Amino acid sequence: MENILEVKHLKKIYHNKQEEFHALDDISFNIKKGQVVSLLGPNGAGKTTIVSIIGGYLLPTEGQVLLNGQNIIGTTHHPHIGVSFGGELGFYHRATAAQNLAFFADLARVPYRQQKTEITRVLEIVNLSNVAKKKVGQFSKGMTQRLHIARALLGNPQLLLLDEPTSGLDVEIAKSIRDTIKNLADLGISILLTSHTMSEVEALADQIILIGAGRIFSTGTVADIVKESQVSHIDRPATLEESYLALAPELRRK
Ligand SMILES: Nc1ncnc2c1ncn2[C@@H]1O[C@H](COP(=O)(O)OP(=O)(O)OP(=O)(O)O)[C@@H](O)[C@H]1O
Repeated sequence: MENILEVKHLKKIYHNKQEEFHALDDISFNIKKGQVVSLLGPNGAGKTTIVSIIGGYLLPTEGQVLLNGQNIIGTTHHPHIGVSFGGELGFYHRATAAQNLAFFADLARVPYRQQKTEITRVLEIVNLSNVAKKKVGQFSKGMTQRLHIARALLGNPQLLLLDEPTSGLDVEIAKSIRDTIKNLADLGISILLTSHTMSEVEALADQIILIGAGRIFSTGTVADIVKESQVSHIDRPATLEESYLALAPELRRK
């Protein structure tokens, strides 16, 4: 299967006043069509920095990001990538969900004549059709999170970047968002996901990229990571959480 995304030798140094901070060093990985790849690592490992570079919000110090074989670093708009950082911010609270999406459809360069159909399509995918005319200020956290995903889907991108999509949500709503993500992958959309919820990564990820201190520690399926951790039980395989906890000390910045 062909790679939708190729990330090659990314390096990021943040400069603050006189100080340099090496946030990423030699990060390389690929994502294929319909694949869910999860970036997993402790706070400060560099996950959001990677997502921000791929999404075009941040320039790397070195390295390339290829989308369908074309380098997209330095280009201002990537119509084939949808990004959701989630959270409470990012929408006009006094406008309705549909009005908000109309604004973002313009930014995603959805032609004006197709916007109504496109907004209906994305609201349907995330199960918000019935609240299209409700003001976003009245949305619950779960609804707002769904709207973030709807926004990222405008323009039918091939790749979605989802930064902690279920953070702060109750288990039931988190599960429904996970189901939505699974459905999107089944539709052939590739997904790069960051999450601190091990059960979520376990349920969704085809590939896990374990990151520590700005470097890739290992890449593989859940089973590969479990094997690498060498955690073993007599009666059952180790969970991803148990394996991650065993590997975590090695992932921290020294
Ligand atoms: N603008 C900046 N200037 C300096 N350092 C930064 C800047 N942004 C991020 N960093 C540092 O880069 C490192 C990686 O940050 P990043 O947000 O990518 O980590 P993360 O893996 O997403 O963490 P978390 O799980 O907490 O979201 C951190 O040590 C962070 O403090």
